[in-house]
Amino acid sequence: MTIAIQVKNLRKQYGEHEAVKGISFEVKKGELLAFLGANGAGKSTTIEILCTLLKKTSGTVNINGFTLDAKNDNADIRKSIGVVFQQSLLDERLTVYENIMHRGKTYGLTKTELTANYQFVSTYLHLEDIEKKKYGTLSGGQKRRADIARALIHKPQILFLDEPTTGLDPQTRQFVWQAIKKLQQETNMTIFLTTHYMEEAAVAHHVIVLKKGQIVAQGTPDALKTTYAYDQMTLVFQNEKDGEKWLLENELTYTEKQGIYTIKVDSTLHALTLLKKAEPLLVSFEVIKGTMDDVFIHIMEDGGAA
Ligand SMILES: Nc1ncnc2c1ncn2[C@@H]1O[C@H](COP(=O)(O)OP(=O)(O)OP(=O)(O)O)[C@@H](O)[C@H]1O
Repeated sequence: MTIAIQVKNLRKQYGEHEAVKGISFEVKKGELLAFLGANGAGKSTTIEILCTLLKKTSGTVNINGFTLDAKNDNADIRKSIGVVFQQSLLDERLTVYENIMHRGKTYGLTKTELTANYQFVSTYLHLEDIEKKKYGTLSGGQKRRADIARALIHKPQILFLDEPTTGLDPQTRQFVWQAIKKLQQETNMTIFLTTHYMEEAAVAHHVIVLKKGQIVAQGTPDALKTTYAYDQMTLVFQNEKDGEKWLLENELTYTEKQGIYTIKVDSTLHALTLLKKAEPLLVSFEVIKGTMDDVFIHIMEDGGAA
């Protein structure tokens, strides 16, 4: 498996403050990586270093086979990546089409290549309804589509997205996120994503959790859920006294709120085994799968294991 991004012992010091404290990780080619962390964890700092926009203090970074070098402009890396930051870089006075084509020209693409690439990005970002509009007149969601299109016009091998859906209404967020997922699935592009939305992290191939500049957990969403989240089952009994007796007999620790008893279960199969036994006593039940939200909260509270 080819490695798209390799980071070894990366550090970044802002004066006295060490924002990134010697992190190491790899991203495989074609992978969607979710890079998570609370505000101030060091996500943007890391992403800016990887995108050649900020100088690292120490450590090594390799992007698409090119080693990040503080002594040159890292043009090879720049050509092979696309970047969407929280703040837009498009010109408010130009149309979306003009902005994107202008960007394409800076990569030295021919007219034929530009036209083909524009069509390619438009397939995913649906630019038809906004391409003739001035960027400054667009809504937040429309701007985001244009921002991503601009980052894709040279067909980069890696796309960096720093909170691409933050601040968008739920429907627009869904639209932008679907476009990103489709792009990743159909083109096998490597995507490095920072997000505060755990449902986005849940579909990543790999998740890295950063806390105070250090990696405190990483793995597939399933592996992280197995370690840091658990499934729960809620039970409502016909008779609460009988229910509590049954819980005690089966040595199940529970919490109770307004007649709803909650227990931890190892898996949905475990829940089924218990349900078969409890069935005559029950009015209703619900099995609740552990989520990436649980993972994130657990790691942030307890620190996780590096
Ligand atoms: N230019 C700077 N000068 C000094 N300190 C900085 C600078 N940029 C970031 N920091 C500090 O470095 C730490 C990491 O910041 P960073 O922006 O990388 O975090 P983040 O995980 O991206 O947060 P958010 O989710 O809020 O975007 C924070 O403590 C921040 O205050």
